[in-house]
Amino acid sequence: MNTIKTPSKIILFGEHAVVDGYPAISMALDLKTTGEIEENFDTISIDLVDLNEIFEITPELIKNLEISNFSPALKYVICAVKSVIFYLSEFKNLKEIKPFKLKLYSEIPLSCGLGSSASVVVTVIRSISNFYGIELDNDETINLAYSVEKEVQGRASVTDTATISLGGMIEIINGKYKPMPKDLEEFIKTCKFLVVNVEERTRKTAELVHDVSKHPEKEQIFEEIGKIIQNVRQVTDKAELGKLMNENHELLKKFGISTEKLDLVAKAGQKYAYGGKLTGAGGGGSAIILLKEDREELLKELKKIGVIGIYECKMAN
Ligand SMILES: Nc1ncnc2c1ncn2[C@@H]1O[C@H](COP(=O)(O)OP(=O)(O)OP(=O)(O)O)[C@@H](O)[C@H]1O
Ligand SMILES: C[C@@](O)(CCO)CC(=O)[O-]
Ligand SMILES: [Mg+2]
Repeated sequence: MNTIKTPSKIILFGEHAVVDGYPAISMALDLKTTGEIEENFDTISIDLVDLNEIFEITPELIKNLEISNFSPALKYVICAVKSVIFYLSEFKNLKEIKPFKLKLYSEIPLSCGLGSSASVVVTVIRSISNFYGIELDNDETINLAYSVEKEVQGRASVTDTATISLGGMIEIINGKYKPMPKDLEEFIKTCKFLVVNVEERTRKTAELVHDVSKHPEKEQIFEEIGKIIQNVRQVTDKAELGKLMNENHELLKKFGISTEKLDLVAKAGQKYAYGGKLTGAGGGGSAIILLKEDREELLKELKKIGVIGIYECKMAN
């Protein structure tokens, strides 16, 4: 049996705006999805442990699957399985689609802004290519995973799939992923972030991205978010970085994708730490807080607000 582990991600700045070509800054997070793959007798079998679902199909039928027929929860994984098998057959000389059993499970809370969809998609792609003994480079993996996110969501940026595939910290500029400038990376490494799983999200990333794309002031707000990221590139001081996080949060609020509880957590970050903002698609889900040394008051406040979980943010490589 082969085991593949893939991280999750946080977006430090620029979610949503990045879908329209504006910049973003993101970091891989050390909460992982696991894929365990082994030969199977006659079918391709996918065990989605967290969804309590098992999907089975014969290898001959996999390339003709119609993704729109599946329930929203299954779409990412089914689309990833179909896409990687198609890619390996068409472009990597895979001759025989041998049956396999793939078990998937994750430490990442689902639909909470931490890239569970991208992490599960990258895990599927890496597990299956590895099973067939075909190595995909990072660009191939990212492009495949990105095409799956786009197909399932309608609109998406490469941020989540690139961050999760490459690890570390990256910048997205004009839709292209780049390593973070060294100075900025060194500075951000000195920052300690708290990831707060604030509340369950009732809407999927796909719907939130769609709503934002229809907002009448979209262009102005995205321009402002773009300016914040330009400022982030000059920053060397945590208080200043925290202020920019707060400003990014205020701009995201204008889209109506924050919630009462996300605002309370961001405010707690402003009051008891250097700053805070929602992260990922919003509509509930997670926030990040830039910590000060003393966390006692902040943790008390988060307890009072009542959040689902708190993770000390460790960057994944
Ligand atoms: N462990 C998992 N097993 C199977 N499918 C999963 C798993 N984790 C995530 N998914 C799929 O991804 C969907 C959630 O993706 P969605 O993009 O809405 O949220 P997210 O990726 O967690 O947040 P964001 O996109 O804001 O970072 C789930 O509904 C499910 O289809
Ligand atoms: C909201 C969004 O910007 C980030 C979701 O993690 C969507 C995307 O970039 O695909
Ligand atoms: Mg997602």
